[in-house]
Amino acid sequence: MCHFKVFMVCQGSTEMGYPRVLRLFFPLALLFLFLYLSVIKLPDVYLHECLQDGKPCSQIQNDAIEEVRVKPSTSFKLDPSDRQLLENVLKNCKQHDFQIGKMVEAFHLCVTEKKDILLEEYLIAWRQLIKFMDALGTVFTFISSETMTKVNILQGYLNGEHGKHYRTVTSMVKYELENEVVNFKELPPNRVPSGCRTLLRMHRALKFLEYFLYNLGMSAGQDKTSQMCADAYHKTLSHHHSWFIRQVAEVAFLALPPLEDMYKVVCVSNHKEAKTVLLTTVDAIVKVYNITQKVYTKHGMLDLP
Ligand SMILES: CCCCCCCC/C=C\CCCCCCCC(=O)N[C@@H](COP(=O)(O)O)[C@H](O)/C=C/CCCCCCCCCCCCC
Repeated sequence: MCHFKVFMVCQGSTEMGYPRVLRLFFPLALLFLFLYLSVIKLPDVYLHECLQDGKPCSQIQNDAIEEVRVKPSTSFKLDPSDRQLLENVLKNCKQHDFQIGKMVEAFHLCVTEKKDILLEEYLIAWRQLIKFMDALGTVFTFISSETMTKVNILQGYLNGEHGKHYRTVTSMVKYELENEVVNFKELPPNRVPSGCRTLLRMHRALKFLEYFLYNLGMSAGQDKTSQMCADAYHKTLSHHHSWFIRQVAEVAFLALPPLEDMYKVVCVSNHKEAKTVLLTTVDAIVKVYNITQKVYTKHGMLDLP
């Protein structure tokens, strides 16, 4: 008698007339399928996954709010030689997972003519940063998944039933304040953190990034990346982190690759190219940072718990 026929190979049995090789094949195929599914990267599930009439809500909302689409700003101008350099870097970088050009572009496109920030494009830029951290290895997994969590919370709001209020930073702040979603006293237990609180964490990290990229861009080549990163962190994000997180960060810094390897990830081959690319990136980040900072200052939201 052979039990669990699907999973076990019943030696000598010829029930249902299958040749032995086929009876071996199915359980093995199932096993391999299971292993395959457990190792492939499954798509990220957003906290506010939402479907309506079989369509993702974001699609429905995008149809509905087409008429109030906010135009991205086109004010950014680059020196022609620097633009050429940036374009070359972009071209050479196409095979890389992390593409600094895509990140810079997204940071530019997220700034609207009315000096507001488009969340969708802002998140595209952050996803590139996550790719960069993922490329650095497992030491940075903790930091990249923390970042991914924040990105997913905001994407969840964007895809959710009130998604149209989350198009820009200003509209999100207005909506969340009017509807008392923002908690000024404590982080509400068992609730998805507000969009404003979540964006604030990323906004603070952007200041760190600005310092770090500036240090990298201005480095003459002898400085250690771990030192430049630690310096940026101590001046910025560390003030908002607990003792434990600060220790974790210090360990991660030690695992940072040397400057030449960073250059490779950014697709530049020398200091001059690195300086142009990195300072262009800093410029884009500063613009986004300043706009967000202004909105948060206006509403007294720079210390949300
Ligand atoms: C040439 C290109 C270079 C690109 C460099 C990419 C660098 C990556 C950019 C930013 C990464 C920092 C993102 C950190 C997320 C911060 C969110 C945060 O602050 N979360 C904390 C507070 O959240 P709540 O608890 O209040 O919800 C949370 O406690 C922190 C968790 C751990 C984060 C540790 C951060 C360490 C910062 C240093 C990052 C160094 C990464 C360097 C990678 C080059």
